[in-house]
Amino acid sequence: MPDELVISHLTAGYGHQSVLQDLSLRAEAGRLTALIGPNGHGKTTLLRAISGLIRPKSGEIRLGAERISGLGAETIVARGIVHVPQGDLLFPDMTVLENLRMGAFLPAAARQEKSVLEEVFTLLPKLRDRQSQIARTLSGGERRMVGIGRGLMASGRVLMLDEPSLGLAPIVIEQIYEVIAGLRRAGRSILLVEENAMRAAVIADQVHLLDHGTLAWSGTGAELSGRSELLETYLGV
Ligand SMILES: Nc1ncnc2c1ncn2[C@@H]1O[C@H](COP(=O)(O)OP(=O)(O)OP(=O)(O)O)[C@@H](O)[C@H]1O
Repeated sequence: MPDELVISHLTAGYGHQSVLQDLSLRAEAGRLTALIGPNGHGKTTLLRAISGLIRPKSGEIRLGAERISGLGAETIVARGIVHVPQGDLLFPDMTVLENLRMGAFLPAAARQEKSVLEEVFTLLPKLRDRQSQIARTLSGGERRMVGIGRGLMASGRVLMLDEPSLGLAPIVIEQIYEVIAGLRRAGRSILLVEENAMRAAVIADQVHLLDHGTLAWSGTGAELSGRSELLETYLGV
């Protein structure tokens, strides 16, 4: 599959500390794959390793036929891996529209900026209404929507979302998850870090549970719902 992400025997971390240990997993093309696990056990680190922000110590990461581990972050984003990090990280003094346009910085994305912007506005209609508003005046949920919209503007092959619901009110989380469900229905390849296992179970095609930087369990979202002992052991749910 051209857009499948395959992680093989990956060891990665910071300085001498290895956070991920011999980790192997896949995120299939056209599917929503969720990473769950206790706080601090390596989910964000995995996204950083995939997007080239940290260099793996060993193992490899492939996108389709190409090995991307070892490439620089700019090259990896040009290959189509889009990383929407935790938090907002918008340009606070720019408008919504300017922030969205910043997502289309690669030449291939810039060429189709108009049509992709229309798609983003269809998916996130609130952003169309607020396109002239300065980012710092948006609500937390609206800012998160702009972050996702900006990621979509890159016209990537794989969209990685790191805890898109973090710190938001329940009703806003529902709105964000409706957007993610829409992306899933549209057949996008998505790798989602979600701290709430039950939310992941409902939305994901495939779920990987990370514990101490290793793979503790993999299965479908439906399978996870029936495995209460996993949730108790690893997540204290
Ligand atoms: N820049 C960094 N330098 C050194 N250690 C780091 C750095 N970033 C993260 N770590 C450490 O790596 C480990 C894994 O962190 P990571 O952010 O990947 O966890 P996580 O599973 O995404 O958790 P959370 O849901 O809390 O974000 C933690 O022990 C963390 O303290």
